[in-house]
This record gives sequence, C-alpha cells and structure tokens, in this order.
Amino acid sequence: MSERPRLSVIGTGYLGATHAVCMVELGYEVIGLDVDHAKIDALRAGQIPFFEPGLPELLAKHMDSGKLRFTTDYAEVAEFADVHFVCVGTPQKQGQYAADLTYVEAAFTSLAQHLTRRALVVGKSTVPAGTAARMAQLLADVSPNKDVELAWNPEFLREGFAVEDTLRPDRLVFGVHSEWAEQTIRSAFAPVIENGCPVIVTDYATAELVKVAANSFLATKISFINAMAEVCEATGADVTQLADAIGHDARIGRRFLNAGLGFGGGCLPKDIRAFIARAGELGVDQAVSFLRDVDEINLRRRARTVELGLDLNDGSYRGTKVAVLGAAFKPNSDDVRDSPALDVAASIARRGAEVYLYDPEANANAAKRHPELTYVNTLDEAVSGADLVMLLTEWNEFRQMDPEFIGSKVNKRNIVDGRNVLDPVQWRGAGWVYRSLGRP
Ligand SMILES: NC(=O)c1ccc[n+]([C@@H]2O[C@H](COP(=O)([O-])OP(=O)(O)OC[C@H]3O[C@@H](n4cnc5c(N)ncnc54)[C@H](O)[C@@H]3O)[C@@H](O)[C@H]2O)c1
Ligand SMILES: O=c1ccn([C@@H]2O[C@H](COP(=O)(O)OP(=O)(O)O[C@H]3O[C@H](CO)[C@@H](O)[C@H](O)[C@H]3O)[C@@H](O)[C@H]2O)c(=O)[nH]1
Repeated sequence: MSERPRLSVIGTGYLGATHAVCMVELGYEVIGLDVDHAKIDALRAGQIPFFEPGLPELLAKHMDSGKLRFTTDYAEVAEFADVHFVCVGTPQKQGQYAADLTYVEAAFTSLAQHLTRRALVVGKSTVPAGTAARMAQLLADVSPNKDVELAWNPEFLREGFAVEDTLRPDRLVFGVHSEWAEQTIRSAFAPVIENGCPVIVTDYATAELVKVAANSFLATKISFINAMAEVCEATGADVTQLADAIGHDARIGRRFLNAGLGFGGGCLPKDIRAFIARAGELGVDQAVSFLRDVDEINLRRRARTVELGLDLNDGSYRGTKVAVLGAAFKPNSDDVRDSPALDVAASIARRGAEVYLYDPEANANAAKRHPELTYVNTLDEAVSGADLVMLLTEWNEFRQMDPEFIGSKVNKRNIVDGRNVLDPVQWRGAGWVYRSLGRP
C-alpha cells in the first residue's frame, strides 16, 4: 500500500462527517458517501448538518482543496478509495435491547457489490461481537474482487470534542486478520501514529468488545456515582464532595463521577443494552447482568428529577409554567438522542406543566421529537414568569447564570439543578429554593 492510501467514509453522520473532514486535515484524499441526499447536499454546500465545535471551520478550510468530496454513488466510492471506513448507524432496535444492524449490512453489501479492485474495508460502527466475522464473510461472498479484506477499528470520540479526539485520539484499536490489513490500516493513520498514539493490534472480536467494554465502564462509573447520590439523599450527605474525595485516589479518578441526571446520547444507553442482548445470545448474560442495574439507576435519576420539581411545585405540575434549560444530552452538542433533559421535559409536560424549553443548539432537533413543548430562543424568554426553573443540560450559559438577575424574571424562585453545577449557597442566599440530585 502506498504511503497515503485514498480513503472513503461510508455514512456521514456525527462519526462519519467528523472522520472524513479530519482525515483530510491529516493529509488524505477523502470521499464521503451517504444514502441521505439532503446530508450530502449540505456537506457539498460546506455545511455540517449538526453542531460540533471546530468542524465547520475545518470543512471550510478544505472545501476547495480538491481533496474532499461527497457523493451518494457507491460505484464512485469503490473506484476511488483504497481504504473504506464504514461509519453507519447501529441504533437500538425498536422495542428491543439488541442493536439494529440493518444499516451496517446494507452498507457492506452495497460497497462489496462494487469492489472491483483490492481494498481494505474498515468497520468503525459500534457493533455486537461477531458482526465483523459476518461482514468478512459477506465481503468474501459478494465482492467481485477476492482480494478485499476487512479490519475493525472502533471509534472512541466524544461529541463536543470530536475534532480533537479524531486528530489526537488516546489510542487506536485495529482488529485485523492479516499482515497486509495491519500495514494498510496503519498507513491510513500514519500521521496519528507518528504523533505517538498507542496502537493495539488485535483480532475482530477483541476490537468489537473493546468498544462496548469501554462504554460499559463509563456508563457504570456514572451510575455508580448516581447510586451514591441516592444514598446521599437518604443520609443528608453531599455526593459532589464524596466524588471529589474518592476521585483523589488515582485508581478511581475524578472524571466521569459527576452525579446528576445521568447519561444519554446516541451511544452509552444503546451500547450497554446491545451488550446485554448479545451476551444473552452468547450464553453469558450473567457476566453483564450488572448493566441492567446500571441502566435502571440511570433511568431512576430522570424520575427523581421529575419528583424534585413536583415537590417545589407543591405536588402538581398542572397549570404551572416550567422553564427547562437544556435539551441536548450534554453541552456542546445538538444531539437529543435518548436525552435525559428532553425526557424529563416531556414527562413534566405530560403531567400538565406548560414547558418553555431553551437550548442554545438543540431546539430544532428537540422540536422534531417533542413538538408539544414550547421552544424559545433565549434564556430570558424561558425563565420569564416561570414558577420553576429546571437546569437539565449544563451549558456554560446556564452555569454562569446570576441568581439575582434570573430571580428578577421568574414568578417563583424555585430551581432544580439537575447537573449539580450551581452553587447552592449563592442561590439560596438570593432567596431561591434550590434542589439538586444527591446534595442536601
Ligand atoms: N456519535 C458518536 O459520537 C459516535 C462515537 C463513536 C462511535 N459511534 C458509532 O458510530 C456509528 C454511527 O454513529 P453516528 O452517531 O454517526 O450516527 P448517525 O445517525 O449520525 O449517522 C449515521 C449515518 O449513516 C447513514 N447511512 C445509513 N445507512 C447507510 C447506508 N446503507 N449507506 C451509507 N450511509 C448510510 C445515515 O444516513 C447517517 O447519515 C454508530 O455505530 C455509533 O454507535 C458514534
Ligand atoms: O460524569 C459524568 C460524565 C458524563 N455524564 C453523561 O454521560 C453522557 C455521555 O457523555 P460522554 O461520554 O461525554 O458523551 P458521548 O459523546 O456520548 O461519548 C461516549 O460515547 C461515544 C460513542 O460510543 C464514545 O466514543 C465516547 O468515548 C464516550 O465517552 C452524557 O449524557 C453526559 O451528560 C454524566 O452524567 N456524568
């Protein structure tokens, strides 16, 4: 394989669009493909179809370089690239825990049919263990060129930090079955590897499992601290101090010990559920049965947040105006997939509250899922006349709120801090009734 293989990225959603643009930044020629024509039209027009800090600037930088283009045509991609990264979605199946692999199977099939020359196909999507082996067989069965090989390269980027995480990942994991595949995928990450990034070369199953294990660990860490928050609530202890104190132990570490409304997004919730489902198929369901608790602890925090608001509203949401601050599953993202904030907002609206929701970036995505809520474009509009304020996504704009100023806008000084980011002393000092999760 030449020094610089030509790359394709199949599926230009959060992961794929980021990967395509960042690989051009690293010096590769890249073609991105999606079956969603609107997405490809937007990218061709220089627009990133979602909010990700730094990505629009990087796309603009490379738009006219001749090194980046977008298409909906698999034949064009197969003809162009030496290495194909498959980045399509693997959402949770409707009404089940298992991952829906329809998109992965469709993408591999469409690509394989057109592969007339030697190529490495690299799976990046998060998949249940065993999928890569099946996709390798699919390539062998369908591809007209029998020199096509498969590698699995799970992705660990975080939304909101996607550019940084792609240009400077903390590790690369390559599941490969041949020397050629290893050398080829190394050549597709040469600048990152030269920069000192650790590389773990392994088999398909390990590569697939590294990804779900990492997300399971992160989800468990969050649910652990949220379980401690439940105990703190019963004892009058303070979970943020507890997290600081145990976090000083380097073996534990303070990161991912922020108690509050819990985890959401397009990854952690569906990945632990898909892991539970796959472990069941493999006959090792007991090995990961703790993940059911992790999921339940996480969902209980949403219910608890609704209850805290209810307490402050004297037992009923009916006829009250509630300002909900945040809809995205975390700050610096417009992603509302399995968002705890949006879930809580919808739940209190069902109980009769008039919800005024403001998110700096996610209003449009939230409105597609919950059109029954009222969306406003400023913090001011959200809190004006509110009987209760609920901070559910910790955008900086909300962290920095002045309790006096916000207090001058609301009808009643009642606040639920669902992310434990405000200073209770300061807010109570300004006459607010302040409630949070796991703090007295
Ligand atoms: N979002 C993240 O931060 C992140 C990080 C690491 C891993 N992942 C994993 O990456 C995968 C993609 O996640 P995402 O968040 O980018 O999803 P997404 O829904 O934003 O993007 C998926 C894209 O694939 C396209 N697609 C579907 N079928 C296709 C086909 N047959 N051919 C070509 N394109 C097709 C869709 O139109 C969509 O644009 C998932 O497996 C996810 O678990 C995501
Ligand atoms: O201490 C914490 C840390 C996070 N969260 C929540 O956990 C969720 C996930 O946060 P984060 O992991 O930062 O976001 P993602 O972008 O979903 O990234 C996760 O999922 C990706 C997709 O699989 C992986 O690539 C990343 O490594 C993994 O961190 C969010 O709802 C956060 O609000 C907490 O409640 N407390």
